[in-house]
Amino acid sequence: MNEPSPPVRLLIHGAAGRMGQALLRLAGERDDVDVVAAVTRSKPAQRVIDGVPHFSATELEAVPEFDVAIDFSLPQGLDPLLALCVSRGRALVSGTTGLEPEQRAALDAAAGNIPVLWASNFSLGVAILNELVARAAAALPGWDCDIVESHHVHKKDAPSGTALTLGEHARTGGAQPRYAALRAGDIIGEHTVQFTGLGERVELIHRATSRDIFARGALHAAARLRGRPPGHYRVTDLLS
Ligand SMILES: NC(=O)C1=CN([C@@H]2O[C@H](COP(=O)(O)OP(=O)(O)OC[C@H]3O[C@@H](n4cnc5c(N)ncnc54)[C@H](OP(=O)(O)O)[C@@H]3O)[C@@H](O)[C@H]2O)C=CC1
Ligand SMILES: O=C(O)C1=N[C@H](C(=O)O)C[C@H](O)C1
Repeated sequence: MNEPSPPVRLLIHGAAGRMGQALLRLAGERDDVDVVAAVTRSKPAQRVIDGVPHFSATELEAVPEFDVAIDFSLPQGLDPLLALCVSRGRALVSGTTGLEPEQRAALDAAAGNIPVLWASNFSLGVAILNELVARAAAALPGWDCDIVESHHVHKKDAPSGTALTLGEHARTGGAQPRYAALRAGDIIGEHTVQFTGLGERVELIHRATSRDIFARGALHAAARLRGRPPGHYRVTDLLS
């Protein structure tokens, strides 16, 4: 009989944030992952919180061995983490949005050496929505395409990463998408892709009602990325 695999050792980056907290809570409920380092921007109040070792971003080089880093921070946080993953030869899962083109290029370059999964949205529903949008765009030539997204007031980037990815899929079908963003209250994340013709309209909508869908998707991906060859991975590559 095969020995069960040891848990995948995770580094959670952006651990004090909304997504970081969801990741820590949900990782604690799984036995296929083990959080060996939680990294926060500022000095953590305690070295160990709920059994998880905490480090500040300035102590990044000192974190223990890990298999996969999961990053939900802000664009300025990604560069040092990517450098750490490359220097240690470890995989990176990142959901941080609002990245500069140079940062996307750095992720592409790193994928030559380590497994990299960057996704603007880790929910299954949005993975499917991307495909539906490409199909609708191709089937509705000449129709207007508008992508409207709503998020909580704390969100820094606009349009959202998901809206931009939906736009890329619309363009593969020949559409020329326009974007509109709303920031209000505590909305987790809503995306509407509206195709408008003469006398009719098609709307494709995704509504997230819990951040747990993103955190579960990222943990699922991280648990399956250990030991894979270097390269760029998509959420759909790791679905099982
Ligand atoms: N791909 C997806 O499915 C999803 C992506 N996101 C994206 O994830 C990111 C985080 O979202 P959210 O959790 O809501 O944001 P938060 O602002 O709640 O959390 C971000 C965390 O990152 C920390 N941080 C900021 N800068 C650095 C740095 N230089 N080094 C280390 N840590 C840093 C912040 O620290 P401090 O607390 O000190 O400010 C904060 O705790 C955003 O880009 C968001 O768009 C969000 C949800 C889903
Ligand atoms: O910041 C958020 O909250 C979210 N960000 C991602 C994005 O920019 O698309 C994903 C999700 O919509 C929540």
